[in-house]
Amino acid sequence: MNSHPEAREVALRAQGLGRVLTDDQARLLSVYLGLLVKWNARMNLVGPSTWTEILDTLIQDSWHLADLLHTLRTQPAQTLDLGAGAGLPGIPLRVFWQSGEYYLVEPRQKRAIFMEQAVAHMKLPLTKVICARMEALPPARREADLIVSRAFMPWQKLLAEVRSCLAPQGRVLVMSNESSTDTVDGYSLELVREYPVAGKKRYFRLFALGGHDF
Ligand SMILES: C[S@@+](CC[C@H](N)C(=O)[O-])C[C@H]1O[C@@H](n2cnc3c(N)ncnc32)[C@H](O)[C@@H]1O
Repeated sequence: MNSHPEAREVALRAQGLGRVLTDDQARLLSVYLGLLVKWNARMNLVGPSTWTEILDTLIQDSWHLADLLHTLRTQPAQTLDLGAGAGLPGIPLRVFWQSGEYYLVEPRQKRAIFMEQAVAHMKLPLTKVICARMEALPPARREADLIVSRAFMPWQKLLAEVRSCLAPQGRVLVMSNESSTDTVDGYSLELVREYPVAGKKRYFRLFALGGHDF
């Protein structure tokens, strides 16, 4: 298996997973997958080591998430992706959904450098890397309309800790393997969306600060 996939190989594999990619999407994902496999051989970025495994288990979330975000009536002007690591879900998400400004927040310098390289190679619009802990974000980055986060911290803790990073009508998108309609004080649950990955069910839950129509 070639560690640097061709765009047409990525398109074929995605088609097998039920997703038809445009030429541009296939090309951009092939760039990301090639870089990720190369860097992952030298430093710990993601568990799977081949591009096919990464596509099958990690990238699919991002296109499902893009589909959900496209349906929101109000598109976020500013999104924070907290604990972005190697750029998940954000970097592949930006291939499919490019609304507003998107900030990938990651304190580990090598991971942040990897993301900067990937964003630059892929020329992703309005997508920036911030090498910092979320607690150290400057005031200008603490007015997010949307916070996205994957495998960073338990969702209840995340909701409690990100309040100071949200705009008054801000929302938090939680990704998990469990369905639940529970919420935490100060948030309302706007929607739960189930989607399949590798034969298993996964869930998006969208919480809004306070409670408002969307
Ligand atoms: C388990 S990884 C998940 C990475 C990526 N979201 C994914 O799904 O592959 C969690 C990431 O959160 C980062 N992190 C840890 N503490 C953080 C903090 N206070 N603020 C922002 N990111 C943090 C870690 O460096 C790590 O890269």
